[in-house]
Amino acid sequence: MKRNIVLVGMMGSGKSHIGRKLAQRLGWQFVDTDRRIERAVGMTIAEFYAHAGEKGFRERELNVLHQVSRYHEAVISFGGNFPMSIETYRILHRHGFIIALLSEPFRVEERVSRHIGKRPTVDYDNLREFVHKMMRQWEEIYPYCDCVVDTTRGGASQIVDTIVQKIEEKKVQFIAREKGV
Ligand SMILES: Nc1ncnc2c1ncn2[C@@H]1O[C@H](COP(=O)(O)OP(=O)(O)OP(=O)(O)O)[C@@H](O)[C@H]1O
Ligand SMILES: O=C(O)C1=C[C@@H](O)[C@@H](O)[C@H](O)C1
Ligand SMILES: [Mg+2]
Repeated sequence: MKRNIVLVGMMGSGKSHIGRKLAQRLGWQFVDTDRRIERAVGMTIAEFYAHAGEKGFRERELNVLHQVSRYHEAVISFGGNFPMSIETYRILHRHGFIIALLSEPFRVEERVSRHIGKRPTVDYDNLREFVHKMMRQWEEIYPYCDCVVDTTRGGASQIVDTIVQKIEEKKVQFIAREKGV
């Protein structure tokens, strides 16, 4: 039995966009770890990264991971640079059904280019190469995820349909949140 759905994957794969719609469809709570961090520190992700550096940012992300991993009936979208390791994977997988989103490189480039400056570690001068490197890193993670969904094409509603179908096919059962909790 699981408690929540966790969306991971490379930047621009649509975790925030799809996660919100999936939560609406299921009538669940939506949590975006980037927004959590922004609220807690009173800065944008880019400002906080510049202020705290990579180490400070990762620490904050791990704090959020511990806070949210036990939530019930929540769709939790992680940041695009979230460090998936055996340890973080185990924490998420204990209560979460882990869905990795992936898109073809041209689509990631297109989406990431929409808001230049929003993602602090993107190399906008060498975007193509940057995206390919990010893809190679994520390729090692996909086999560990409960399912992988391609978000290159189709609107959010269609992608949400695919996710719901995969959850049904795999007969994943979720523990309902107790009333008032
Ligand atoms: N299926 C889709 N159809 C159309 N636009 C989309 C789709 N998925 C995402 N987008 C758009 O692409 C951009 C990036 O999507 P989003 O912010 O959800 O990615 P992300 O995976 O959360 O990225 P990050 O890792 O940086 O948080 C947004 O402008 C979003 O509205
Ligand atoms: O450039 C980065 O390191 C980041 C960019 C965004 O995708 C965020 O989602 C992520 O948390 C950090
Ligand atoms: Mg996001």
